[in-house]
Amino acid sequence: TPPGPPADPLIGHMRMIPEHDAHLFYHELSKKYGKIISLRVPRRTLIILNSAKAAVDLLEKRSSIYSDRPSSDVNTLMGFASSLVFFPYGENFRRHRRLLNQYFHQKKCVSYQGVQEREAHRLIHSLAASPEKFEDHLNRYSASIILNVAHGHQVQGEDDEYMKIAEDVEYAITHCAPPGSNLVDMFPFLKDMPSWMPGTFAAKQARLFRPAVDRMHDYPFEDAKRKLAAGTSVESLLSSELEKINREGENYMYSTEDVKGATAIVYTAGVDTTFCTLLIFMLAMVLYPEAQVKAQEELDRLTGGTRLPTFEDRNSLPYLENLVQETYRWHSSVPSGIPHRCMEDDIYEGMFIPKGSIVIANTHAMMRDEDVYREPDKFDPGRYDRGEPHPVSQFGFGRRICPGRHLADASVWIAIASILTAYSIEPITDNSGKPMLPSEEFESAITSRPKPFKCRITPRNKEQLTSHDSGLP
Ligand code: HEM
Repeated sequence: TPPGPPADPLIGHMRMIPEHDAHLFYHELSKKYGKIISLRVPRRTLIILNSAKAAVDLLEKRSSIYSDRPSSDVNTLMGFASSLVFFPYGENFRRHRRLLNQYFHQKKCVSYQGVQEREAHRLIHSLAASPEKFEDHLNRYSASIILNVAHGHQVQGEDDEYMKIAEDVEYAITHCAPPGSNLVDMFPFLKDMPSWMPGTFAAKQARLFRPAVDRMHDYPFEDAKRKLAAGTSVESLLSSELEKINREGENYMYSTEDVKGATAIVYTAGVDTTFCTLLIFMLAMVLYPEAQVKAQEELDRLTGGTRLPTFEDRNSLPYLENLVQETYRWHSSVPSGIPHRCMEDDIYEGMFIPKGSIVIANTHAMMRDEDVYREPDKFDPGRYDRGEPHPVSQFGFGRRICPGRHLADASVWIAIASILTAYSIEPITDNSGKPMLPSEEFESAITSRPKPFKCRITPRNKEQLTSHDSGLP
């Protein structure tokens, strides 16, 4: 098996693996033991891939045996039993991938650009009204796009029911134990033990969060049914699937459970990831003003500073493209990916990978690989003009690659292009006018975001972009 640090007897490396920021720990190990390392925990071997080449060689080129997921009783307890993200490789996986691909393949996503441009305008207006609440606005932007295309719901005001449900689920996800590598997943008998038993924490949390996750599955479905009956529904994944169920009944290949699971996972997997990516962008802009100014100059040359950009402008903005790619690379919003599972014994570069191994594509290490990127910790969009490659791992690999990547990338691009056209993002200053730079620190569970920070968001003398009333609610 691949090399790794010395292990404890019986429990292997269990005590070493941190519950948070595991990507940093794996990255450090890779500097000592090599790009491919292995760790042992009871009942499982973990193989960590710290180079893009190894991930492509295994998860893509040998995807027929590397596309399974580790089982997690905790996810089932939490209510994610019909969720593509956690399905083992098999019939359900294939059916749900097909369902999502229908709605999120590259060409289909062009039809969502109108929604994305409209939401980007709305974002620019909200930032003008209350720049200090930029986190809320970016969260709402990310949620609104998904809720529009998947649920047919337009977010209304501060206390929108969908947003409340989502907030609860987001809390659950950022506070639950890591799937597949917590004590309950390693010792499944613990899930049936009383909650005062040591080691049962993950199961206790999962039960606590279950009602929020259930509500996220049920509420949108019932709401869509009501709207369909009242003739007020807007075209979306949910309304189209509901119509097919109504029309074809039992004969239809997807059940109510399937459709509930698919819409809920699109929300769970799609909102927080997009939101975190945009927060990472904001932090990069505060810390790297040079890159920001260069992108703004390019945008101004194209738009004359009199309009917000549209998707038609994308190919004419090479520096901005590099800045978006650098946002993905500099700090990944899913820094250690989602674990795959190897289904057969395998050998790679002379190393044995046993059947059943959990295979982690450590995106963070790939993005900061010193063999590929010079000064990898620096945010520098110019690196791509010097021949360094755009990152490849932000959306995962092979048959498990993120099915929402085209939608996500477009949401990220139009938000960044619009914000840089309308605003300058700068550090706040102290009493003497000295800039107070935020720290380059992140908090990570499955997703990763900068620790809360403040910044100044000022309009770039283009009143018409930020203040005109476009009639948006
Ligand atoms: C910037 C935003 C996003 C990032 C960085 C991201 C990243 C990822 C990553 C790294 C994976 C794991 C891939 C693997 O296992 O190799 C994944 C899976 C997934 N993503 Fe995304 N994602 C984003 C947005 C979205 C959106 C918008 C949707 C829905 C429309 C979505 C739906 C999913 C689903 C359903 C899976 C599970 C796929 C499977 O298990 O087969 N994601 N994503």
